[in-house]
Amino acid sequence: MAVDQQAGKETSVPWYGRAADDVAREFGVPIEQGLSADQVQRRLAEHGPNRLAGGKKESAVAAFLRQYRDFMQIVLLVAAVVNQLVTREWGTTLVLAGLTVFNAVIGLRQEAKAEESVRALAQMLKTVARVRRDGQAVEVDAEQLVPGDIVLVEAGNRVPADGRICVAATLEIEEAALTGESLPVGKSPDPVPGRDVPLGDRTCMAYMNTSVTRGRGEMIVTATGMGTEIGHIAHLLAGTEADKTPLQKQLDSLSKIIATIAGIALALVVLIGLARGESFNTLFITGVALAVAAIPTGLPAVVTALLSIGTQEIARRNAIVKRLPAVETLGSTSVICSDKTGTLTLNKMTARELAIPGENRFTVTGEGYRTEGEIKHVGGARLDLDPYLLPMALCADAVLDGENLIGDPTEGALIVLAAKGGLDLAETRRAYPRIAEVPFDSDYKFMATFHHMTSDAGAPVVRCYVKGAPDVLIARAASYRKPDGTVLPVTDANRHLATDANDRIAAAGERVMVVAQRDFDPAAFDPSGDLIGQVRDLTLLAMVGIVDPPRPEAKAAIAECREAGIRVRMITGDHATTAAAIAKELGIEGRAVTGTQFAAMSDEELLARLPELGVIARVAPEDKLRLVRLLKASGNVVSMTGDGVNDAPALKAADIGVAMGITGTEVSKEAAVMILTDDNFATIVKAVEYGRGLYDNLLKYLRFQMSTLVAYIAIFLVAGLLDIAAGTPLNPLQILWLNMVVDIPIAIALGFDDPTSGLMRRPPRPVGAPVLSATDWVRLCVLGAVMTVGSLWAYQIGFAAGGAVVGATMLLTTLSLFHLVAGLLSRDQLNTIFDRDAIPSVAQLRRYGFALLAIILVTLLDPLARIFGTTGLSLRLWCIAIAIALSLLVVEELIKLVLRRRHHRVPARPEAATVPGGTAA
Ligand SMILES: Nc1ncnc2c1ncn2[C@@H]1O[C@H](COP(=O)(O)OP(=O)(O)OP(=O)(O)O)[C@@H](O)[C@H]1O
Repeated sequence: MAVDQQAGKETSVPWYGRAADDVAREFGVPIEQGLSADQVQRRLAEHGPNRLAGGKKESAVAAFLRQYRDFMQIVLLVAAVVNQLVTREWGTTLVLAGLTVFNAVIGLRQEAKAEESVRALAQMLKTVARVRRDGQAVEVDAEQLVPGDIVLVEAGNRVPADGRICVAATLEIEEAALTGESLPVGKSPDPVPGRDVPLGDRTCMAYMNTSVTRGRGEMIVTATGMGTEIGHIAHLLAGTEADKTPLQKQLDSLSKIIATIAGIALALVVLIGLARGESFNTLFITGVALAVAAIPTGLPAVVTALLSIGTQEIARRNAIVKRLPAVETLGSTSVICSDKTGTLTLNKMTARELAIPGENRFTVTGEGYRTEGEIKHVGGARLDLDPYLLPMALCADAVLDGENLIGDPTEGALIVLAAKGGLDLAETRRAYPRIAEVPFDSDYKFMATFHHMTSDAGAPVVRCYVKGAPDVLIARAASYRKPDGTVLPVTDANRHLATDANDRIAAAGERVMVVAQRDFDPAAFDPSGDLIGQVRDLTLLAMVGIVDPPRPEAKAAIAECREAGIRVRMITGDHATTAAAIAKELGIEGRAVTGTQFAAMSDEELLARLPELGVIARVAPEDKLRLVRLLKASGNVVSMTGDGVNDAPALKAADIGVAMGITGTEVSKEAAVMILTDDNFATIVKAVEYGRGLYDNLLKYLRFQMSTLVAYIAIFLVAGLLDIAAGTPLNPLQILWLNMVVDIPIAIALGFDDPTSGLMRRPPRPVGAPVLSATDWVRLCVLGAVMTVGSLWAYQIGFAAGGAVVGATMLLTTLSLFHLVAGLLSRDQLNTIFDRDAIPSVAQLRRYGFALLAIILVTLLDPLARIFGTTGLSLRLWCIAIAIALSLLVVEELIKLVLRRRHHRVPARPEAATVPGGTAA
């Protein structure tokens, strides 16, 4: 207890100046055991969770008042006040003021929803940390770490708290977040002498939120939460402004243009009115109502709302999108570059074949990570396999817990193979502990461990066991070991035996792993020397063929991409032959090249050959980055997957960097904008599909809003000029009723419309294309014109039948019906509304039904009619209003007919084109 309360009190010598054991003692923790559950509980209560405090929370009143900072809200409020002062007529004043409250409540609700989705996503992105507690390595939520915890880190992890390093194997950490230095710093447990040593030079410390880029290590947590170095500067990092999406930016400028046009038109309406001798007050309120209806201030906010709801929907499809703009970009993805292992395949590795130099082939039975199964010699020979299986058991970090694998699946396949051959994994590891190691890195593609052993001749040796990619290890080999124990040199004449065996196994789509060894004189061995450099002059032991079946849903997803004009490429660290075989099985088109061949080509050459490349194997991280840059330069929207530390630059460079939620490193997740919670390729395609649907719905909404807005302005201008309805065809409350009560359900129906069928049979939307094309504008003007002429004509008919009130009611009813028809028509730009797929779902019909009800009620219900200045219409007038509104449908169908003809002549985009010749290695 006394120790616990002392924990974390740094005495005069800083942690980095003291020996690791000393620091451990200070924290009352045995390094080999870790803290006990009791200690953790107590310390958690004392120090609180390991979390950086967020910004201050805004009060509800402040949040509500903030909604009044909007320009339109201020206009409405001023209008309400002016109206009350001038006319003393409460009805309009209350409606105007009520409208601002309504807007504020909607705004608050949207903010709450967006915050909720951010919180939900943050919850899904929780960092887990590996700690040693009560003698066991366990994974815990990083927020549960306490001072004194022993944390295990490896390449790809984010350091979850501040700590004093007590074990380091080629450990390197990138500390740019704290020190600004982007080059990783080598770490070791040795104390750093001196005081006030700058952060960047404290090589025995690791700091929260920095990234492990290489190696493996253990640290004693010295500070958590706001007590960490990053905690001290956390307040400096808070409050970064979220960036606007490309669409939002376009809409911002579109809104400004429209506001200007609407402003000029409004001024004209007022001027014409004044010239006609209208009272200023009537004109003022009409102007305000028209401004509310015609100036699309809400557009960018609607986009934000739709996008943030979109992120939740996509999360339900197993992809977490971290930034809103990405949801929008997703839909225009034209190339997906995907890893193979785990994304296109299941990453359930099972060894199927064992090959030993000297033509001894074995097949392996059994499934998954179950250790039942047999290693059978194809010729029936019985051999002592232990020398070949020992490296598989020892040169691996993975452990089996029953049938569950904890660790890397490739290692899983090898340890299961060793177990099938009769080795007791735990016992073997206890008998030959590791004295040094080279952790696996996809840069050099092997892993090595060093153990005290006895040579075949009986002498004590330090033995290095290596496992890794065949091409790499064959190149580093000097000899091979035959089953009888003889070791023969690898020569230029016999090297092909090894490469032939590799090619044969790889051609079946199997991953090939090689195990090898090298002995050192124990007296001359230096465990802290250049260990990677020691992995040479190896003796080849065995080659293992491992199957990793393709994901069943990947094939269909790839076929879907082909239809959608999205090119899929496999970018893998695996061997070219293995990759090409899997690519063929999955239907990925194009030739396979290796990273080396790729790197040897000039940019021009690559650009010319890109369309025929389908698989890039044995890639280095810099190849990925170059590929992303080239593809982007040729006008593509690139989605690139990655899981390792070194993938971060390519993930950042891609339009949509995609990280793996299960197997991906923290560093890759940080660099990516999308994280797949199921690591599955098909999920990317689902997200793209959702992105397309979302963008399409935004366009539907936008088209609807624009056409109604053109009509509002035109109706007032024309009425003023031609002296129809005394220049004010709709009173302010009618405008607001139409705009808020009738239009909102239609707009919601469009924003949340079911995806248009055939979205994934269209080519991707070109980047940077304006939201509304020239054709769109022409069409909007035509539709606006039809609505204007139709509505004013309806007024005339109504006026002739029963005077001004009937005329105004006819105009309001016809224009409202026009909006309803325009809404339904905005759902598809090309296909006719009579298409069977074009019928809205029941939920959608309910929204249109609500709008229709509003249209009917405002004339039928007496109290409403009194407030809004309407009256009941005869059946004949209703029929006329409906007939006029339907004229919009006729015009739109004609436009679609013309567009359909033109559309069929548009060719597909070049990168989308399929390559003749299919897959070839
Ligand atoms: N744990 C490991 N130890 C040693 N060598 C490994 C290990 N895992 C993979 N390898 C070798 O390194 C090569 C590259 O692995 P890397 O993880 O970079 O890519 P990959 O697993 O093949 O998959 P991806 O398609 O995701 O790039 C593999 O083909 C394999 O030969």
